[in-house]
Amino acid sequence: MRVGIIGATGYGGAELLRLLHQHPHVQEVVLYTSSKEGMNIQESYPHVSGIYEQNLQSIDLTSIKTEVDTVFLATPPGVSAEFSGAIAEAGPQVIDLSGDLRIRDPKVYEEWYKRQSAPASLIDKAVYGLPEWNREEIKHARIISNPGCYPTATLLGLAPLVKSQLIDVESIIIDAKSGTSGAGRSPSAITHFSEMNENFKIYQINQHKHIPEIEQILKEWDELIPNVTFQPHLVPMVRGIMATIYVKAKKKLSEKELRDLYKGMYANEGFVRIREEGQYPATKEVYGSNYCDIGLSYDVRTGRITIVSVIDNVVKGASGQAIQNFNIMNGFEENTGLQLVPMYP
Ligand SMILES: NC(=O)C1=CN([C@@H]2O[C@H](COP(=O)(O)OP(=O)(O)OC[C@H]3O[C@@H](n4cnc5c(N)ncnc54)[C@H](OP(=O)(O)O)[C@@H]3O)[C@@H](O)[C@H]2O)C=CC1
Ligand SMILES: CC(=O)N[C@@H](CCC(=O)OP(=O)(O)O)C(=O)O
Repeated sequence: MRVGIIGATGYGGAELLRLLHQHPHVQEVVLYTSSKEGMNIQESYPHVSGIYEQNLQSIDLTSIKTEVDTVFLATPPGVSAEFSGAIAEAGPQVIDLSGDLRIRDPKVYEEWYKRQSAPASLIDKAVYGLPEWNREEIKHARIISNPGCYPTATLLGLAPLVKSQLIDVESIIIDAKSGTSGAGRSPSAITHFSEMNENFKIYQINQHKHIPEIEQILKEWDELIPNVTFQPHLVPMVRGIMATIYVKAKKKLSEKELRDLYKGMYANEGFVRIREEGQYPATKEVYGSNYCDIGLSYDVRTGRITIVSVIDNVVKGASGQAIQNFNIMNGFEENTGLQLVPMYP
């Protein structure tokens, strides 16, 4: 297949380049830019020298529709709202890594993103691309809204307990930590080296744009779920997210019952790995891979369950999951091009 990337010079784009290079069904990758027309991709990313040789092209719908079968948008908010509908109408599939099409209610999007929403008619056409829980819809989608990085770790961690209604719905607290690549490639006063080295920060307290995304999906799974507490933190590392999630169990559970529930629900999911009793995942154990690793504990003293869910934010949290969706949409084996052993140490 021929695929296009809009936003190839960003971090999501760079990870798409890495993963698509070894995808057996991708013969051609076309790179589009909003600001660097004619520049060779190697000028932006010397690490792809000798692998990708091409120049960046301007974003032109007439050529996109004849040049590629699928377009990945690894672009900031607002771009997908502008282009996805027109691209999909012209023919190519669209996989949008941004948050533009994730929130169903335009008013909620506008409240949290502080910008105008995409039209409701476009949002209605987009399918939320969390394959483990939405595979059937993804198979028939023309436009995929790829989940946010924090929601991916959080939702995969919470799904078995929420879906089996084993927790006190009022009790959900999500404490999430991310490496700085989650903020993208553009320099920022919050994430540059001297701000983040030897530092650990909480940010956007009770205001993060992933809160409505997490709530929307949890409420689809169980309408009784109220609003949740979610706080993101920045950690001095490049890749990785750890979501540590605290919930109160409705009844006493043994460690074995808890683990069996997760192992049962994820039995056929190649990218979700459940740790054994007493083992908890670290971000390095999924580094560079499409895995989501989950550790669990039930505290008999408090009746609380702790769920530890880790992903690589640029792989399972963005470009890897986007390719997983691409595989499902096109009838390829879901792990095609994604059989990556985490890089360790
Ligand atoms: N980094 C991560 O871990 C994750 C990122 N995401 C989301 O994926 C998207 C991309 O993120 P990331 O790669 O980190 O971001 P970056 O800031 O690193 O890159 C974004 C790219 O978008 C392009 N761009 C900027 N403005 C426009 C425009 N007006 N029209 C078209 N293209 C534009 C730029 O390329 P050029 O100037 O060449 O056009 C730029 O390189 C974002 O929405 C982000 O929130 C989602 C999950 C995780
Ligand atoms: C560390 C960091 O800054 N992370 C980003 C999340 C990246 C992401 O998933 O953003 P989208 O929802 O736009 O896809 C943030 O907190 O905004």
